[in-house]
Amino acid sequence: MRSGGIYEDEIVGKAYDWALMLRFFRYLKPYRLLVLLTLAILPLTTAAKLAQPLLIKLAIDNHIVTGQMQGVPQLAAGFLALILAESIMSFAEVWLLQYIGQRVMQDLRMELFVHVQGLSTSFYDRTPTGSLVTRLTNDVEVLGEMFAAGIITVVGDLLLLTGIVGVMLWMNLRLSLATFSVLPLLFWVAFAFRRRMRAAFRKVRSRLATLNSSLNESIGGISIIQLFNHQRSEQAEFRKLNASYRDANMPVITWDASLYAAVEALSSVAVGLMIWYGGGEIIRGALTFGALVAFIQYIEKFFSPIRDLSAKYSVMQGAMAALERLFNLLDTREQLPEPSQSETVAPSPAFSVIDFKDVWFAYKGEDHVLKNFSLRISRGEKIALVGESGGGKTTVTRLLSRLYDINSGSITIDGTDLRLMPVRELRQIIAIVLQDPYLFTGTVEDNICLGDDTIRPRVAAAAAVVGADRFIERLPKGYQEEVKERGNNFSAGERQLISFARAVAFDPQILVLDEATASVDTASERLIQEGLQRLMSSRTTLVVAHRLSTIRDADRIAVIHHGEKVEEGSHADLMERKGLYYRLYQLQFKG
Ligand SMILES: Nc1ncnc2c1ncn2[C@@H]1O[C@H](COP(=O)(O)OP(=O)(O)OP(=O)(O)O)[C@@H](O)[C@H]1O
Repeated sequence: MRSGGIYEDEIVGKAYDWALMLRFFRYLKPYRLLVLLTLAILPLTTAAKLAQPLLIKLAIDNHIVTGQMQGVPQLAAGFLALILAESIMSFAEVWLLQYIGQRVMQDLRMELFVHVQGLSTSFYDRTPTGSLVTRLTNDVEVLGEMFAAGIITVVGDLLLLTGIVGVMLWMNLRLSLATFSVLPLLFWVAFAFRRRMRAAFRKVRSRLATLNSSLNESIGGISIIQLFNHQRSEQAEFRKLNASYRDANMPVITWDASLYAAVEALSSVAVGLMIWYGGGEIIRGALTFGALVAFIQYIEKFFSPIRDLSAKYSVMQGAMAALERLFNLLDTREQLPEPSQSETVAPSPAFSVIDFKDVWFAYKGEDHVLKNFSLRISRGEKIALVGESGGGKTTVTRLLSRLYDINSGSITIDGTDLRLMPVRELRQIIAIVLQDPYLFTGTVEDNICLGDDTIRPRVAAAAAVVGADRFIERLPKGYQEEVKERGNNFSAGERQLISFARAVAFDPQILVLDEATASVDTASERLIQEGLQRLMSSRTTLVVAHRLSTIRDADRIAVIHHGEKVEEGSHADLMERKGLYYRLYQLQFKG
């Protein structure tokens, strides 16, 4: 989809949003000991960093300036020990953070996966698959970056900055104040930058989202694009979006470079001020040479996290946007309502009648696709739905398996409303064979039993019932033959037969068939017809028929026109009536 919608990658501008962060912290709860450990290491690392210039000061003031070399090796050893301690602690910090990050990401992905699996079909009608995939992969990954470069490092940076200010003030109040005279300017630069960066990043992310969704569509529809020689216009569109994404990045680069240059210049000014003022202090005997060197080192350490600010800002802003989208998805409550415990009625496999009564249904708003639709199906009957394309036949089958809930009227099994039956149990007694059967990657066997080991032993028998065994056994690896993505390495007819076998293996009481409209060759067609007949025998069947030849022996045929049932009866009755069915039949057979 190239248009908007709540699941489009909309953008939040903030780099820090407390509500989102507080909610996110809940995911850290299972790892709180590790988080505490990481937080405990932070002051130690900071202390190791802060102590190093002090040792240098001691080495210069007490030894180098005085020529007193005794004790220098001890200082050098101490210095080395500090460096070693700093690197070990930094390693532990980074490792722990990333470890926690990976665990949190894993938990979040699982929660999202379970959540989206429970969402209703109408949610999927509105939501582009690509955007859901992005949620579960990229967005979660962005949170990982936040662990690597964001939250806790910022805490560490703040600790270090405060520590440096503290130590400098303690060492020499006046020199510190002179040096810090550049700070207001630095804060002003950082603030001005933050405001402009926010707007620039927002643009980058929204353009990237557009680029992604366009890419998603182009790749998803690649065969159509190639078949209709539409590559050029797709390329033109992509060129436009690609360029606009690049353009959006340019201000970010400019701001980033400016910030870097400004911070660099201010840090040089600070060092200059320090040498100028500090030099005077040394001459007046108010400052030692070692202290000045230590000051210079502190200033370098002070400015370096500020220089990385833009990178961190970008990561944090990305993470906030990702969190907002992830929580939005998790807050989507679009599951089909399940009955409360007290009113639940399990559907009986030994039911005797399914009743659609005055059913009205619209996918959207008041745009009714079924109007006042009624149909009674007795156990063991074979009912066919026929009619022009778009009339609402498939919709009837979707309502029976409760992919959607009706607007008014009722659908009952032995008098019990479908809405009072747990969806899971209802779907256990119904199997649907879709027009365009979906095959998953895996083996043919996996596709028939859908990975259910209790059904696996019945796979070959089920394939034999519908006559799929003949072609499967001819495959080099038989039932273990690999199915490529979406079953592209099988013909349309073979895919149909596999999906029939799937339906038989699950042995449903009610079978819903959406007959394939895709034409297959005559041999496959015959195979499919035979398969179908065997699949339907001794089951209650609702079949959406496109080829009227296949349903001549149906117990009853319901003709649907613009969402209304206009005729109902056996083939012979309807032919005699010379109504819509008769005309459709004439059209198909007399050309
Ligand atoms: N998921 C959906 N969201 C919105 N409208 C839909 C959806 N599915 C179908 N429709 C609309 O509902 C109407 C009936 O569609 P349905 O698929 O039930 O027709 P059909 O009789 O089975 O058609 P066909 O013979 O072409 O399969 C159509 O106008 C269609 O555009």
